[in-house]
Amino acid sequence: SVDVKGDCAKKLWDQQKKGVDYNVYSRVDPEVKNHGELRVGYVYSKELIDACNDLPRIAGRAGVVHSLIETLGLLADVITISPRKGKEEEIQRFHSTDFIEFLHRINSVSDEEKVNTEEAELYGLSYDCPVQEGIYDCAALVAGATLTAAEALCEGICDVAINWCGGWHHAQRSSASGFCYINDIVLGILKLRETFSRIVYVDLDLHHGDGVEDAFSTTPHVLTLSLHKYSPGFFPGTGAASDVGLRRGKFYSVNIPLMDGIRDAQYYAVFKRVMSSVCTVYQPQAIVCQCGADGLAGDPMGAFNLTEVSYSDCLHHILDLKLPTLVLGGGGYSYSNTARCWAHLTAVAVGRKLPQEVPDHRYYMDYSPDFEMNIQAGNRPDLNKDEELMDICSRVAGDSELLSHLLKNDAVHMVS
Ligand SMILES: CC1(C)CN(C2CCCC2)C(=O)N1c1ccccc1/C=C/C(=O)NO
Ligand SMILES: [Zn+2]
Repeated sequence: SVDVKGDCAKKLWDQQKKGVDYNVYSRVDPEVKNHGELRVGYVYSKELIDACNDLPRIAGRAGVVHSLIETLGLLADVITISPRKGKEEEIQRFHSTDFIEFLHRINSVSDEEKVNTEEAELYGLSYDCPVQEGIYDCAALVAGATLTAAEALCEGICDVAINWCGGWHHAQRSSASGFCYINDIVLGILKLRETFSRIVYVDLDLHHGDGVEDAFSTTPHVLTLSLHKYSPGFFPGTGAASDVGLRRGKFYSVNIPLMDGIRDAQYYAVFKRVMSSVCTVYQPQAIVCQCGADGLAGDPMGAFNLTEVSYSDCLHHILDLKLPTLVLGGGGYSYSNTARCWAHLTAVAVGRKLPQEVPDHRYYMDYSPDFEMNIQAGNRPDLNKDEELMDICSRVAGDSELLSHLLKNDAVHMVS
Protein backbone atom coordinates (compact mmCIF):
# COMPACT_ATOMS: atom_id res chain seq x y z
CA SER A 1 0.00 0.00 0.00
CA VAL A 2 1.27 3.45 -0.71
CA ASP A 3 0.86 6.23 1.84
CA VAL A 4 -0.48 9.44 0.44
CA LYS A 5 2.73 11.44 0.10
CA GLY A 6 1.74 14.14 2.54
CA ASP A 7 1.03 11.66 5.35
CA CYS A 8 4.17 9.69 4.63
CA ALA A 9 6.38 12.78 4.59
CA LYS A 10 4.70 14.30 7.63
CA LYS A 11 4.77 11.06 9.64
CA LEU A 12 8.41 10.47 8.81
CA TRP A 13 9.33 14.08 9.57
CA ASP A 14 7.46 13.93 12.90
CA GLN A 15 9.23 10.68 13.78
CA GLN A 16 12.58 12.20 12.90
CA LYS A 17 11.80 15.28 14.98
CA LYS A 18 10.90 12.99 17.89
CA GLY A 19 14.33 11.47 17.40
CA VAL A 20 13.01 8.14 16.17
CA ASP A 21 15.66 7.23 13.66
CA TYR A 22 13.89 5.65 10.72
CA ASN A 23 16.24 3.42 8.82
CA VAL A 24 15.58 5.31 5.59
CA TYR A 25 18.32 6.13 3.13
CA SER A 26 16.76 9.38 2.08
CA ARG A 27 15.67 12.12 4.44
CA VAL A 28 12.18 13.24 3.51
CA ASP A 29 12.72 16.95 3.80
CA PRO A 30 9.62 19.14 3.35
CA GLU A 31 11.94 21.92 2.18
CA VAL A 32 12.77 19.85 -0.93
CA LYS A 33 10.85 21.38 -3.86
CA ASN A 34 8.06 18.93 -3.54
CA HIS A 35 5.73 17.67 -6.21
CA GLY A 36 4.20 15.94 -3.22
CA GLU A 37 0.65 16.10 -4.49
CA LEU A 38 1.63 14.26 -7.69
CA ARG A 39 0.72 10.59 -7.90
CA VAL A 40 3.61 8.80 -9.62
CA GLY A 41 3.13 5.50 -11.44
CA TYR A 42 6.25 3.33 -11.86
CA VAL A 43 5.91 0.62 -14.51
CA TYR A 44 8.05 -2.45 -14.00
CA SER A 45 8.02 -6.23 -13.61
CA LYS A 46 10.71 -8.84 -13.14
CA GLU A 47 9.91 -10.12 -16.64
CA LEU A 48 10.42 -6.66 -18.17
CA ILE A 49 13.71 -6.06 -16.32
CA ASP A 50 14.98 -9.55 -17.21
CA ALA A 51 14.10 -9.06 -20.90
CA CYS A 52 15.82 -5.65 -21.06
CA ASN A 53 18.83 -7.04 -19.19
CA ASP A 54 19.40 -9.33 -22.19
CA LEU A 55 19.50 -6.52 -24.79
CA PRO A 56 22.98 -6.70 -26.37
CA ARG A 57 24.19 -3.09 -26.20
CA ILE A 58 22.85 -2.36 -22.73
CA ALA A 59 23.09 -5.82 -21.21
CA GLY A 60 22.31 -5.63 -17.49
CA ARG A 61 21.51 -1.90 -17.40
CA ALA A 62 17.81 -2.30 -16.56
CA GLY A 63 18.68 -4.29 -13.44
CA VAL A 64 21.27 -1.74 -12.23
CA VAL A 65 18.76 1.13 -12.64
CA HIS A 66 15.87 -0.63 -10.91
CA SER A 67 18.04 -1.97 -8.09
CA LEU A 68 19.31 1.53 -7.14
CA ILE A 69 15.78 2.97 -7.22
CA GLU A 70 14.54 0.09 -5.06
CA THR A 71 17.45 0.35 -2.58
CA LEU A 72 16.83 4.08 -2.15
CA GLY A 73 13.35 3.21 -0.90
CA LEU A 74 11.67 5.11 -3.73
CA LEU A 75 9.21 2.31 -4.48
CA ALA A 76 7.44 3.25 -1.23
CA ASP A 77 6.49 6.58 -2.81
CA VAL A 78 5.21 5.36 -6.16
CA ILE A 79 2.28 3.32 -7.42
CA THR A 80 3.94 0.29 -8.97
CA ILE A 81 2.18 -0.84 -12.12
CA SER A 82 2.82 -4.20 -13.75
CA PRO A 83 3.11 -3.87 -17.56
CA ARG A 84 1.28 -5.89 -20.19
CA LYS A 85 2.84 -7.05 -23.44
CA GLY A 86 2.13 -4.86 -26.48
CA LYS A 87 -0.41 -6.56 -28.76
CA GLU A 88 0.40 -7.04 -32.44
CA GLU A 89 -2.51 -4.85 -33.59
CA GLU A 90 -1.31 -2.05 -31.28
CA ILE A 91 2.22 -2.23 -32.67
CA GLN A 92 0.73 -2.10 -36.18
CA ARG A 93 -0.75 1.29 -35.34
CA PHE A 94 2.69 2.65 -36.22
CA HIS A 95 4.91 -0.06 -37.68
CA SER A 96 4.28 -1.68 -41.10
CA THR A 97 2.97 -5.24 -41.23
CA ASP A 98 5.91 -6.49 -43.27
CA PHE A 99 8.42 -5.04 -40.78
CA ILE A 100 6.61 -6.63 -37.81
CA GLU A 101 6.40 -9.92 -39.68
CA PHE A 102 10.16 -9.73 -40.28
CA LEU A 103 10.84 -9.02 -36.60
CA HIS A 104 8.70 -12.06 -35.74
CA ARG A 105 10.80 -14.21 -38.06
CA ILE A 106 14.16 -13.14 -36.66
CA ASN A 107 12.72 -13.40 -33.17
CA SER A 108 13.12 -17.17 -33.23
CA VAL A 109 16.28 -17.43 -35.29
CA SER A 110 19.17 -18.53 -33.13
CA ASP A 111 22.12 -17.99 -35.45
CA GLU A 112 22.41 -14.92 -37.62
CA GLU A 113 23.62 -16.80 -40.70
CA LYS A 114 20.11 -18.06 -41.48
CA VAL A 115 18.79 -14.51 -41.91
CA ASN A 116 18.96 -13.34 -45.48
CA THR A 117 21.12 -10.26 -45.34
CA GLU A 118 19.69 -7.89 -47.92
CA GLU A 119 16.26 -8.31 -46.32
CA ALA A 120 17.86 -7.58 -42.93
CA GLU A 121 19.51 -4.48 -44.39
CA LEU A 122 16.14 -3.38 -45.83
CA TYR A 123 14.69 -3.38 -42.31
CA GLY A 124 17.62 -1.60 -40.71
CA LEU A 125 19.12 -4.68 -39.09
CA SER A 126 22.87 -4.18 -39.03
CA TYR A 127 25.77 -3.90 -36.59
CA ASP A 128 23.93 -1.22 -34.63
CA CYS A 129 20.74 -3.25 -34.59
CA PRO A 130 21.94 -6.84 -34.47
CA VAL A 131 19.68 -9.76 -35.33
CA GLN A 132 18.87 -10.91 -31.84
CA GLU A 133 16.92 -13.95 -30.73
CA GLY A 134 13.77 -12.93 -28.85
CA ILE A 135 14.13 -9.31 -29.99
CA TYR A 136 10.46 -9.07 -30.93
CA ASP A 137 9.34 -10.45 -27.56
CA CYS A 138 11.54 -7.97 -25.70
CA ALA A 139 10.56 -4.96 -27.85
CA ALA A 140 6.85 -5.89 -27.52
CA LEU A 141 7.24 -6.04 -23.71
CA VAL A 142 8.91 -2.63 -23.67
CA ALA A 143 6.19 -1.20 -25.95
CA GLY A 144 3.54 -2.74 -23.69
CA ALA A 145 5.14 -1.09 -20.65
CA THR A 146 5.04 2.36 -22.30
CA LEU A 147 1.43 1.71 -23.41
CA THR A 148 0.57 0.68 -19.82
CA ALA A 149 2.10 3.94 -18.55
CA ALA A 150 0.18 6.00 -21.14
CA GLU A 151 -3.09 4.23 -20.25
CA ALA A 152 -2.55 4.96 -16.55
CA LEU A 153 -2.31 8.67 -17.42
CA CYS A 154 -5.41 8.56 -19.67
CA GLU A 155 -7.40 6.85 -16.90
CA GLY A 156 -6.19 9.31 -14.28
CA ILE A 157 -4.63 6.54 -12.16
CA CYS A 158 -1.55 8.76 -11.77
CA ASP A 159 -0.28 12.21 -12.78
CA VAL A 160 3.21 11.05 -13.77
CA ALA A 161 3.99 7.61 -15.26
CA ILE A 162 7.58 6.34 -15.50
CA ASN A 163 8.99 3.54 -17.69
CA TRP A 164 12.81 3.55 -17.52
CA CYS A 165 12.90 0.58 -19.94
CA GLY A 166 11.24 2.70 -22.65
CA GLY A 167 12.38 5.62 -24.82
CA TRP A 168 13.54 3.94 -28.06
CA HIS A 169 13.26 7.07 -30.19
CA HIS A 170 15.07 6.07 -33.44
CA ALA A 171 12.80 3.22 -34.60
CA GLN A 172 11.05 4.08 -37.87
CA ARG A 173 7.77 2.76 -39.34
CA SER A 174 9.46 0.06 -41.40
CA SER A 175 12.98 -0.18 -40.03
CA ALA A 176 15.04 -0.55 -36.91
CA SER A 177 17.61 2.19 -36.31
CA GLY A 178 20.19 3.16 -33.72
CA PHE A 179 19.54 0.04 -31.69
CA CYS A 180 15.80 0.81 -31.55
CA TYR A 181 13.47 -1.82 -33.00
CA ILE A 182 9.93 -0.86 -31.97
CA ASN A 183 9.21 2.83 -31.28
CA ASP A 184 7.44 2.57 -27.92
CA ILE A 185 7.32 6.38 -27.69
CA VAL A 186 5.24 6.78 -30.86
CA LEU A 187 2.89 4.02 -29.65
CA GLY A 188 2.58 5.72 -26.24
CA ILE A 189 1.82 9.10 -27.86
CA LEU A 190 -0.82 7.49 -30.13
CA LYS A 191 -2.42 6.07 -26.98
CA LEU A 192 -2.36 9.51 -25.28
CA ARG A 193 -3.92 11.01 -28.44
CA GLU A 194 -7.07 9.01 -27.68
CA THR A 195 -7.54 11.38 -24.73
CA PHE A 196 -5.47 14.50 -25.43
CA SER A 197 -5.53 16.76 -28.48
CA ARG A 198 -2.24 18.62 -27.96
CA ILE A 199 0.84 16.76 -26.72
CA VAL A 200 4.40 18.05 -26.32
CA TYR A 201 7.17 15.48 -26.75
CA VAL A 202 10.52 16.47 -25.15
CA ASP A 203 13.68 14.53 -26.10
CA LEU A 204 16.64 15.10 -23.74
CA ASP A 205 18.76 12.25 -25.15
CA LEU A 206 22.20 13.10 -26.62
CA HIS A 207 20.85 11.98 -30.03
CA HIS A 208 18.11 13.61 -32.13
CA GLY A 209 14.70 12.00 -31.56
CA ASP A 210 14.25 11.42 -35.30
CA GLY A 211 11.84 8.45 -35.17
CA VAL A 212 9.30 10.35 -33.06
CA GLU A 213 9.72 13.61 -35.00
CA ASP A 214 9.24 11.78 -38.34
CA ALA A 215 6.11 10.02 -37.07
CA PHE A 216 4.43 13.35 -36.21
CA SER A 217 6.16 15.87 -38.53
CA THR A 218 2.98 16.65 -40.50
CA THR A 219 0.52 17.00 -37.62
CA PRO A 220 -0.02 19.93 -35.21
CA HIS A 221 -1.45 17.59 -32.55
CA VAL A 222 2.02 16.53 -31.39
CA LEU A 223 4.74 19.16 -30.97
CA THR A 224 8.18 17.52 -30.79
CA LEU A 225 11.08 19.34 -29.10
CA SER A 226 14.55 17.77 -29.23
CA LEU A 227 17.84 19.05 -27.77
CA HIS A 228 20.74 17.00 -29.13
CA LYS A 229 24.32 16.93 -30.33
CA TYR A 230 24.38 18.01 -33.99
CA SER A 231 27.70 17.76 -35.81
CA PRO A 232 28.97 16.31 -39.11
CA GLY A 233 28.90 12.52 -39.06
CA PHE A 234 27.19 12.22 -35.69
CA PHE A 235 24.21 9.83 -35.66
CA PRO A 236 21.46 10.21 -36.90
CA GLY A 237 22.51 13.43 -38.72
CA THR A 238 19.05 15.02 -38.61
CA GLY A 239 17.66 17.70 -36.30
CA ALA A 240 19.06 20.95 -37.68
CA ALA A 241 17.45 24.15 -36.32
CA SER A 242 15.94 24.64 -39.81
CA ASP A 243 14.03 21.33 -39.43
CA VAL A 244 10.63 22.74 -38.35
CA GLY A 245 8.12 20.18 -39.61
CA LEU A 246 6.05 19.86 -42.78
CA ARG A 247 2.68 20.86 -44.17
CA ARG A 248 0.12 21.14 -41.37
CA GLY A 249 2.89 20.26 -38.95
CA LYS A 250 5.08 23.22 -39.95
CA PHE A 251 6.57 24.86 -36.83
CA TYR A 252 5.42 21.92 -34.68
CA SER A 253 8.85 20.26 -34.88
CA VAL A 254 11.42 22.16 -32.81
CA ASN A 255 15.11 21.29 -32.91
CA ILE A 256 17.93 22.66 -30.76
CA PRO A 257 21.26 21.49 -32.23
CA LEU A 258 24.13 21.61 -29.73
CA MET A 259 27.92 21.16 -29.81
CA ASP A 260 30.15 19.03 -27.60
CA GLY A 261 30.93 20.06 -24.05
CA ILE A 262 27.70 21.78 -23.05
CA ARG A 263 27.27 22.07 -19.28
CA ASP A 264 24.28 22.03 -16.92
CA ALA A 265 23.61 25.77 -16.57
CA GLN A 266 23.67 26.50 -20.33
CA TYR A 267 21.68 23.38 -21.21
CA TYR A 268 18.89 24.14 -18.74
CA ALA A 269 18.84 27.86 -19.72
CA VAL A 270 18.22 26.86 -23.35
CA PHE A 271 15.63 24.24 -22.41
CA LYS A 272 13.73 26.62 -20.11
CA ARG A 273 13.67 29.44 -22.70
CA VAL A 274 12.39 27.20 -25.51
CA MET A 275 10.03 25.04 -23.43
CA SER A 276 8.43 28.13 -21.82
CA SER A 277 7.72 29.88 -25.13
CA VAL A 278 6.49 26.68 -26.80
CA CYS A 279 4.14 25.78 -23.93
CA THR A 280 2.83 29.34 -23.53
CA VAL A 281 1.80 29.39 -27.18
CA TYR A 282 0.85 25.74 -27.72
CA GLN A 283 -0.92 25.09 -24.39
CA PRO A 284 -0.26 21.33 -24.33
CA GLN A 285 -2.61 18.97 -22.47
CA ALA A 286 0.02 16.26 -21.81
CA ILE A 287 3.81 15.90 -21.89
CA VAL A 288 6.06 12.99 -22.90
CA CYS A 289 9.72 13.26 -21.85
CA GLN A 290 12.49 10.94 -23.12
CA CYS A 291 15.38 11.19 -20.60
CA GLY A 292 18.20 9.41 -22.48
CA ALA A 293 21.22 9.68 -20.16
CA ASP A 294 24.01 9.51 -22.77
CA GLY A 295 24.47 13.29 -22.43
CA LEU A 296 25.99 12.83 -18.98
CA ALA A 297 29.63 13.56 -18.24
CA GLY A 298 31.44 10.24 -18.07
CA ASP A 299 29.22 8.51 -20.64
CA PRO A 300 31.22 6.50 -23.21
CA MET A 301 29.64 8.74 -25.88
CA GLY A 302 32.01 11.38 -24.46
CA ALA A 303 30.09 14.39 -25.81
CA PHE A 304 28.23 16.59 -23.30
CA ASN A 305 29.26 17.55 -19.75
CA LEU A 306 25.85 17.25 -18.12
CA THR A 307 25.07 15.95 -14.64
CA GLU A 308 21.80 14.89 -12.99
CA VAL A 309 21.28 18.59 -12.11
CA SER A 310 20.21 19.75 -15.58
CA TYR A 311 18.08 16.65 -16.20
CA SER A 312 16.40 17.27 -12.80
CA ASP A 313 15.87 20.97 -13.54
CA CYS A 314 14.24 20.08 -16.88
CA LEU A 315 11.91 17.55 -15.22
CA HIS A 316 11.07 20.02 -12.40
CA HIS A 317 10.14 22.57 -15.07
CA ILE A 318 7.94 20.02 -16.85
CA LEU A 319 6.23 18.84 -13.63
CA ASP A 320 5.53 22.47 -12.65
CA LEU A 321 3.16 22.56 -15.65
CA LYS A 322 0.94 20.16 -13.65
CA LEU A 323 0.02 18.16 -16.76
CA PRO A 324 -0.18 14.36 -17.17
CA THR A 325 3.45 13.44 -17.87
CA LEU A 326 4.95 10.26 -19.34
CA VAL A 327 8.64 9.84 -18.37
CA LEU A 328 10.80 7.41 -20.39
CA GLY A 329 14.44 6.29 -20.52
CA GLY A 330 16.54 5.91 -23.70
CA GLY A 331 20.31 6.01 -24.24
CA GLY A 332 22.84 5.88 -21.43
CA TYR A 333 25.93 3.70 -21.61
CA SER A 334 27.57 4.32 -18.25
CA TYR A 335 25.22 2.14 -16.22
CA SER A 336 26.09 3.71 -12.85
CA ASN A 337 25.63 7.27 -14.16
CA THR A 338 22.39 6.30 -15.94
CA ALA A 339 21.11 4.75 -12.69
CA ARG A 340 22.19 7.83 -10.67
CA CYS A 341 20.42 10.15 -13.12
CA TRP A 342 17.15 8.23 -13.33
CA ALA A 343 17.09 7.66 -9.55
CA HIS A 344 17.36 11.45 -9.14
CA LEU A 345 14.55 11.99 -11.66
CA THR A 346 12.34 9.46 -9.85
CA ALA A 347 13.11 11.33 -6.59
CA VAL A 348 12.19 14.67 -8.23
CA ALA A 349 8.82 13.26 -9.30
CA VAL A 350 7.96 11.93 -5.82
CA GLY A 351 9.55 14.90 -4.01
CA ARG A 352 12.15 12.92 -2.06
CA LYS A 353 15.67 14.06 -1.15
CA LEU A 354 18.42 11.51 -1.84
CA PRO A 355 21.48 10.79 0.32
CA GLN A 356 24.96 11.93 -0.71
CA GLU A 357 26.26 8.36 -0.70
CA VAL A 358 25.15 5.39 -2.81
CA PRO A 359 23.54 2.94 -0.35
CA ASP A 360 25.04 -0.53 -0.15
CA HIS A 361 23.32 -2.95 -2.52
CA ARG A 362 23.99 -5.65 -5.10
CA TYR A 363 25.68 -3.28 -7.62
CA TYR A 364 27.44 -1.05 -5.06
CA MET A 365 30.87 -1.68 -6.62
CA ASP A 366 29.69 -0.23 -9.96
CA TYR A 367 29.76 3.19 -8.27
CA SER A 368 33.43 3.23 -7.38
CA PRO A 369 35.66 5.10 -6.77
CA ASP A 370 33.49 7.83 -5.22
CA PHE A 371 30.33 5.85 -4.33
CA GLU A 372 28.47 9.15 -4.47
CA MET A 373 24.96 9.73 -5.79
CA ASN A 374 25.98 12.91 -7.59
CA ILE A 375 27.64 12.86 -11.03
CA GLN A 376 30.86 14.89 -11.41
CA ALA A 377 30.65 17.41 -14.29
CA GLY A 378 33.30 16.66 -16.91
CA ASN A 379 35.83 19.21 -18.13
CA ARG A 380 35.67 18.60 -21.86
CA PRO A 381 36.01 21.91 -23.72
CA ASP A 382 32.62 23.54 -24.31
CA LEU A 383 32.29 24.29 -28.04
CA ASN A 384 28.95 26.05 -27.61
CA LYS A 385 28.92 29.84 -27.90
CA ASP A 386 26.37 31.69 -25.75
CA GLU A 387 25.40 34.08 -28.53
CA GLU A 388 24.78 31.20 -30.97
CA LEU A 389 22.56 29.41 -28.44
CA MET A 390 20.62 32.57 -27.65
CA ASP A 391 20.21 33.15 -31.38
CA ILE A 392 18.71 29.68 -31.83
CA CYS A 393 16.43 30.22 -28.85
CA SER A 394 15.14 33.57 -30.10
CA ARG A 395 14.55 32.09 -33.56
CA VAL A 396 12.50 29.29 -31.98
CA ALA A 397 10.71 31.88 -29.84
CA GLY A 398 10.14 33.75 -33.10
CA ASP A 399 8.71 30.59 -34.62
CA SER A 400 6.54 30.38 -31.53
CA GLU A 401 5.14 33.78 -32.49
CA LEU A 402 4.43 32.27 -35.90
CA LEU A 403 3.00 29.23 -34.13
CA SER A 404 0.65 31.47 -32.12
CA HIS A 405 -0.41 33.11 -35.40
CA LEU A 406 -1.12 29.66 -36.86
CA LEU A 407 -3.00 28.60 -33.72
CA LYS A 408 -5.30 31.62 -33.99
CA ASN A 409 -5.98 30.89 -37.67
CA ASP A 410 -5.98 27.16 -37.24
CA ALA A 411 -8.72 26.76 -34.67
CA VAL A 412 -9.97 23.64 -36.45
CA HIS A 413 -6.80 21.80 -35.43
CA MET A 414 -6.62 23.04 -31.92
CA VAL A 415 -10.11 22.22 -30.78
CA SER A 416 -9.43 21.17 -27.19
C1 LIG B 1 25.12 0.64 -30.47
C2 LIG B 1 24.91 1.87 -29.61
C3 LIG B 1 23.45 1.98 -29.17
C4 LIG B 1 25.84 1.87 -28.41
N1 LIG B 1 26.78 2.95 -28.74
C5 LIG B 1 27.99 3.28 -27.99
C6 LIG B 1 27.75 3.63 -26.58
C7 LIG B 1 28.98 3.15 -25.85
C8 LIG B 1 29.72 2.22 -26.74
C9 LIG B 1 28.95 2.10 -27.99
C10 LIG B 1 26.44 3.60 -29.83
O1 LIG B 1 27.00 4.58 -30.31
N2 LIG B 1 25.34 3.05 -30.36
C11 LIG B 1 24.81 3.48 -31.59
C12 LIG B 1 25.35 2.96 -32.76
C13 LIG B 1 24.84 3.36 -33.99
C14 LIG B 1 23.79 4.28 -34.03
C15 LIG B 1 23.24 4.79 -32.85
C16 LIG B 1 23.75 4.42 -31.62
C17 LIG B 1 23.22 5.01 -30.36
C18 LIG B 1 22.00 5.61 -30.33
C19 LIG B 1 21.45 6.24 -29.10
O2 LIG B 1 21.97 6.17 -28.00
N3 LIG B 1 20.30 6.95 -29.28
O3 LIG B 1 19.72 7.60 -28.24
ZN1 LIG C 1 21.31 8.47 -27.37
